Amino acid sequence: MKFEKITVPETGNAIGVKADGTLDVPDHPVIPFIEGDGIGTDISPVMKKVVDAAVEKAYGGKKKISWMEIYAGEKSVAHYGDNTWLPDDTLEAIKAYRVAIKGPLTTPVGGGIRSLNVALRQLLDLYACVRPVRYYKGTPSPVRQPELTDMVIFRENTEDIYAGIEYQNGTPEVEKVKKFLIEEMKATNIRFPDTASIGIKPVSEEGTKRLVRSAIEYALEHGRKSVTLVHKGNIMKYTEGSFKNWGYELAKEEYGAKEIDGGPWCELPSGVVIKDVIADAFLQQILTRPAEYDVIATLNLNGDYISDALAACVGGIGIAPGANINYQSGFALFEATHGTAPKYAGQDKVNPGSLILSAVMMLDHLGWPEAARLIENGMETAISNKEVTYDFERQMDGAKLLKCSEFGSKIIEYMK
Ligand SMILES: NC(=O)C1=CN([C@@H]2O[C@H](COP(=O)(O)OP(=O)(O)OC[C@H]3O[C@@H](n4cnc5c(N)ncnc54)[C@H](OP(=O)(O)O)[C@@H]3O)[C@@H](O)[C@H]2O)C=CC1
Ligand SMILES: O=C(O)CCC(=O)C(=O)O
Ligand SMILES: [Mg+2]
Repeated sequence: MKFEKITVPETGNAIGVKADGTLDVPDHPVIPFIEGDGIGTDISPVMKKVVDAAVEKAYGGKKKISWMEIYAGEKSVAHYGDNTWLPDDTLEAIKAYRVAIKGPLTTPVGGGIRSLNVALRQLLDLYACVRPVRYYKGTPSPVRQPELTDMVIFRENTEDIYAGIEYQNGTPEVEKVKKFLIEEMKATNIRFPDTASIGIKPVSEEGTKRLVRSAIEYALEHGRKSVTLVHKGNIMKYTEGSFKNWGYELAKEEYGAKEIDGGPWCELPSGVVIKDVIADAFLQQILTRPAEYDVIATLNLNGDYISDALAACVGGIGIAPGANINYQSGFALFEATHGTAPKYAGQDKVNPGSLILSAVMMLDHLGWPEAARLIENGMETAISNKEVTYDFERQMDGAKLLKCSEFGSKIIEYMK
């Protein structure tokens, strides 16, 4: 494969797909990585070092990742010039090598470029954003029983108000949209039509069903008890309300779910319960009754809010991992839940745990669970020993403050 400005490693092979649709992972896969803006420069090298150490320890040199740097964000502009924030090279490399990992990328507020993170998800059609949220022993938490939180969020990743279809107030485009809404559609409830900006919220049956299907498949494969559809369908009836209805429809039509207690909750033949809850109630119940929730299927913006809120319950976004996946093409882009935290950039200070645990998800995805467990165990031991980065240290009595790179080294030291 030829790229304009990517250096392909001399050793290593691309991950393929077998006839049955599962990944065909060579012993020396090439894994493209985007370093990321802001704290990306701190956490990405630590993540690679920890992963390399775990793979070496687990497989004694038989397996090894060949890392290949690809570019997006500020480093891409520096590398490619011409204001190139997301080069074709990057998209082609992820398609060619199938599984990649990225650090966070900056998105300016109120103007400037649209989110590169969202663009990557949309352009590669990575429709499921999978964010597991579980408690690691010893982690400081603001809730009394953080160990009760064990959820996996499936966030729809390509649609919703998050897709970025919006028109700014004062432009001819927004005037055209408002004219259509008011004159043709007879909308009477745009409160301040002269100055309003307008955003559009597409939510489709296909988009909903493929996301809910992946959540149900995950629940079945991992012996989970329930899948909860989280929505605000009482207010946004045809977008979020339809998400709920299509979710139940899919469970019944494709998985033989039967209604329980008069519906709409239903149960699959395997016993997995499909239920729903309105998003605001859910956000208070994750604090008051987290044990009632297991796999979560939700829309894009709800999923964004929910992932940071749930992460806080188990210790903060410093250790909240994630993956963006298309289960048909096999393309997967692993990434931390947090952003670029610019005030800490370049200080070797922040917690690399979120990106490292995203790499753990990646190792599991590759079918290398031995290396994944080594990292998890190493991290749990470091946290239990109270050898942690600033975000945990400030919440723990008697903890030892470590730099980002030192925390990575502790994980390696404690791998077993
Ligand atoms: N997927 C992506 O690439 C994402 C990108 N972004 C982008 O990142 C930029 C900054 O966003 P912002 O809203 O500040 O959110 P961030 O997630 O970057 O940071 C918010 C706060 O979270 C804490 N935090 C974040 N990462 C870590 C870490 N690794 N270790 C410890 N604490 C951490 C810090 O808290 P404290 O100050 O309390 O120490 C930090 O100030 C924006 O441009 C945004 O669009 C945001 C989210 C995801
Ligand atoms: O793209 C961004 O800048 C923010 C994305 C985000 O917050 C997320 O995916 O959780
Ligand atoms: Mg977010």
